[in-house]
Amino acid sequence: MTRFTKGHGTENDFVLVPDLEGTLELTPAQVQRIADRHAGLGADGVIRVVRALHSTDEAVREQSAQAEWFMDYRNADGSLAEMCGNGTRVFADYLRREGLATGDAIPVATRAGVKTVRVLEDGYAVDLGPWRLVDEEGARRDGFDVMVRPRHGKPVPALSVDLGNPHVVVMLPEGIELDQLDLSGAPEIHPAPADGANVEFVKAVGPGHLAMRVHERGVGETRSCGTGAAAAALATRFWSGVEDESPWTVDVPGGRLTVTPLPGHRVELAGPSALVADGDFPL
Ligand SMILES: N[C@@H](CCC[C@H](N)C(=O)O)C(=O)O
Repeated sequence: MTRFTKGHGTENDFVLVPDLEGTLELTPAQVQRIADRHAGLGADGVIRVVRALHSTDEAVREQSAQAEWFMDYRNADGSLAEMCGNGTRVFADYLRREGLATGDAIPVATRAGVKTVRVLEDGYAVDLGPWRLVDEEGARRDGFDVMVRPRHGKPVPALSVDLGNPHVVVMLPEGIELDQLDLSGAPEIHPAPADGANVEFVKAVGPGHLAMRVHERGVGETRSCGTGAAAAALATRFWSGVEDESPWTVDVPGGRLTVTPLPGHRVELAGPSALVADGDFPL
């Protein structure tokens, strides 16, 4: 039997599997079984909690001087992901509850480098680090760099944003509402990114305030995506032409996130975390 904890951040839900000394081989098939909502525990992602020092990935081991713990993140389909914004908050929450981390700034090793999670009164804020427009020149010239076609929808222009993991952001045109989208299948992206992408569909609610639905790479539609919320806010800020450090509120089906651009082309994500259950599962 393998110990697990179930948690979520704005209803982006995860199964955390403690493997502190790095002895567990978590296969894609095992991840799929854990994440299965009918035959398993059910989750958007599976997070192995392991000392960075014990990771098999050299780039992660190199982070161990700065971060004791590695968030080994897998999508529900078993694929590896570089980063998970909501996951970092839940991961830090778990480390604190288990007494594995103390203090109010917790560095977390990820496949996209060390991310530091700050403890807030009502949740956590994580410095997601540097971000970039994938095709800055094209974006500054045309406002977008790819086309996205949702299932049963028309192609719409979109902007690719790299937050350590890949995102494509679509601002829905007048007359198309978020609840009209069919996200039961992956939207088509042209040209297709080599490693796929998470796709965020956005609607402006007011100044500095967005609503978003997301189709996650390796999962399907989820009720929230933290790096996706950051990509949505950064793309909308880019389109607005006012690239200041004002915070953005992003409403997702599972709750509300705050995204704050930081100096030095960095960005912070803040929101809640909940640990909801503990148990044992046969792997
Ligand atoms: N939900 C996460 C992102 C998880 C990884 C993503 N599906 C990918 O493959 O890049 C978040 O909160 O950022």
